[in-house]
Amino acid sequence: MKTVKSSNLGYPRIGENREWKKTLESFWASTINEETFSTRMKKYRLHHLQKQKNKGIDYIPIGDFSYYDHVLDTASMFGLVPKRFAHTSGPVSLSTYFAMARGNQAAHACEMTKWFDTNYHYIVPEIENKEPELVENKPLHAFLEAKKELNIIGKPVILGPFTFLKLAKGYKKEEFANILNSFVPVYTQLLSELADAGAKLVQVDEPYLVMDITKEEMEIFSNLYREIVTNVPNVNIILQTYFESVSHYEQLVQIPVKGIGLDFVYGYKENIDAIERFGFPEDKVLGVGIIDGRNIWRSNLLESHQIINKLSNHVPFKNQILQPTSSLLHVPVCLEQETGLDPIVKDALAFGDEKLDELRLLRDVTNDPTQSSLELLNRHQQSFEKLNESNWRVRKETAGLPTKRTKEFQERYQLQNQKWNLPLLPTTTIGSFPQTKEVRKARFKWRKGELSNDTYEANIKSMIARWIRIQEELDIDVLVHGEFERNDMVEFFGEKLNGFAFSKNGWVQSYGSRCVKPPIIFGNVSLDKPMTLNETLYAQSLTDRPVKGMLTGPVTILNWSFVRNDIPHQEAAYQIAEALLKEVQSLEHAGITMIQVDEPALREGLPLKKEKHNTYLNWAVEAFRMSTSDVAETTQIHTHMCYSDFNEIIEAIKELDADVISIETSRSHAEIISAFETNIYDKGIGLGVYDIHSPRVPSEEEMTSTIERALSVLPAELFWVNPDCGLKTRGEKETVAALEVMVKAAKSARNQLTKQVTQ
Ligand SMILES: Nc1nc2c(c(=O)[nH]1)N[C@@H](CNc1ccc(C(=O)N[C@@H](CCC(=O)N[C@@H](CCC(=O)N[C@@H](CCC(=O)O)C(=O)O)C(=O)O)C(=O)O)cc1)CN2
Ligand code: MET
Ligand SMILES: [Zn+2]
Repeated sequence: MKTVKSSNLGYPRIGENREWKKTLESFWASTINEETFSTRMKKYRLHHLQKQKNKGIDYIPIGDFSYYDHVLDTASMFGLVPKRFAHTSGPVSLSTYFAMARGNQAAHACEMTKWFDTNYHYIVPEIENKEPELVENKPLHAFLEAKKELNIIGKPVILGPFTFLKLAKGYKKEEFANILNSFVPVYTQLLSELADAGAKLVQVDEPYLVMDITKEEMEIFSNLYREIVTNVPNVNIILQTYFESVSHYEQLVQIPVKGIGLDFVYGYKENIDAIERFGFPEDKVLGVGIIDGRNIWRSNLLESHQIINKLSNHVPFKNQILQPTSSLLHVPVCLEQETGLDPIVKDALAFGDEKLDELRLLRDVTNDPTQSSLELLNRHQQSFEKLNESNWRVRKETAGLPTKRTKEFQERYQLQNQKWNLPLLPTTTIGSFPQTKEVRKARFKWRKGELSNDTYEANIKSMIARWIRIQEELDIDVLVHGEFERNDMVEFFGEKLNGFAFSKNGWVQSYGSRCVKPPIIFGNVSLDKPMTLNETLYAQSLTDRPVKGMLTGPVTILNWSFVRNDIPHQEAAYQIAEALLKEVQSLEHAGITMIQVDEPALREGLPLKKEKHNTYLNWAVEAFRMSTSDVAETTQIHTHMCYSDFNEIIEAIKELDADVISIETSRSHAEIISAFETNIYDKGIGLGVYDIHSPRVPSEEEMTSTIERALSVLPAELFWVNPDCGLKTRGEKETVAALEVMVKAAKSARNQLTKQVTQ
């Protein structure tokens, strides 16, 4: 009798109707109090557990639910609150917790950055010489709650110390091993309290094991867990990895924990090779990550079944736990509400809940593989056959697009300067202005057919006009139309391109309460008519100052969409690039000759393993260049990036050959500038001078210091002044106030420079 079990690694927090998001935002807006907030959150938390129980999952994750982010939860559970938040001792209050995430008037927020290669952002822990201390055993509370309220013996999910510290900042690299050691006592306490409460299996996430870590680091890792396991021999730990294959399989499986979880989708080849080569210990369980946890396509369960069978040559079925490859945080909750999708596309999809159904089916068929049950695994093939009739055909024409501008940057930039004659340190913004409730409401009504096209367009136009006036009054040099017509920078373009489909409710958490609804690329991408011309031209008609055209780049559209697994991403990127080039040329033709092509997701798409970097960067850069090279030399191409550590890809950024890049800096407090110090960036560059993720209005001194720091390493002629990113998530009042300070800071820096020159 086979007895494979099923497990889940994490469930989406946001709820079927984004009720989690709405509750958070009501609490922040003080429309509900803390008690109502906690009551509602508990309701959602339990509902998610109950759903997983109903779906027959054997190991249900608990402790993965969060009020904001699981890395922030871990930091606050260990009392690792940066000094500026004035936390003294004991459990971290809700207001301090949210202040760390979002900043308050007294203290700037903690840095936020991408979670591995996903569009989820975590809050970066700051160590600051502080010893970790277990100030609150959060997973224990979750465990007891699930047991008491639902009679579920949950599987606590915790972030492991190695990954936690790797993702943290505020310590020197040489101190890593020492600091890591200081986590042994707190993890020991955390785990023993869980064991005492009756936890049978604990999932300790160590995704950092898939990164290129050294042998020495792996040694440190092994010793760390040996010590923890010695301290708490009565806990069954499953060390969980995801997103890629592990770097040191042989050492990993020797660690005396109960189980190891591996990804058999994204790291399939290397992980299975390792198992075949080195075997798998008989006394351990293998977490078989077999259902793609970060894409939305129906799984090929026949293929999954074959993989499980293949694995059973090395790992008996009784030691296999079937699971998604990663937490389901990265996919929408369920397909139920998707009534608007083309039935052929819908039939090929599986969101979070449907993935759990797939898992259950796979488990049951594996345990009882009769002819008729095996046939049930065939759905994928049927759906994709139908989808393929709508045809993905790899086209090669795009390879013929030019990828090089005819003049080098120096020469172009001079021509461009003559054309616009902008002041030194020109000021600009990144594209979007506040998406107020009114704009969103109007769009909502328009989509439902309650508002006519004319009324909706008039509404958008009046917002554009209002903000052109505001920008002129603020005396900003290069203006933008404000992106009011866009729901999201990727979804908007996807809706206008062929080859994309849209869900109604396929939301995924991006950071905090902010969600995105990634479009679905199911077929060939192409463009029929201009996408941004009307709004841009309207904005330009209202002012003599240049208005930047505003597009999302090919790599970002690709990385922030759900793309079919069976089409080469590179080809899809080229197809998008070709469509975007058409748009760039329409703008240029109509007289919009400063055009920004945003690539905030360029860094995020970077493979986790170094050996795969070049292949990706080569086609990513090529796609960007395809969309931006075939323009006049006097047309100024801007690009923009945010939320990342750019050090690693600085050469590729240069290769984009954009005339001006605006880059986020302020949450990382100008650390980014060091990348530009060592790698002299020789094209136009705007380093963000204030954080746009916080409602806080920074002082002129703060902005001035960022500008001065930048000017100490960058030639003034190349430097632009702008916020970190678009302002769509901000309120109007704080936006105007912050921009006012920004323009002031730029002007005084400009005066300083002119004085220096004339002295
Ligand atoms: N795709 C993507 N990824 C990104 C970014 C980005 O901009 N896009 N930026 C970075 C940071 N991430 C971000 C992600 C989301 C948002 C954001 O503002 N999200 C909005 C939703 C934006 C949106 O699509 N809005 C739609 C739908 C809005 C909506 O909820 N409508 C209501 C009804 C409207 C009402 O009555 O108020 C409803 O459907 O219930 C629209 O404007 O049309 C949110 O969560 O609130 C911001 C930054 C990195 N990754
Ligand atoms: N142009 C976009 C905006 O201003 C760029 C955002 S990057 C996440 O919103
Ligand atoms: Zn940005």
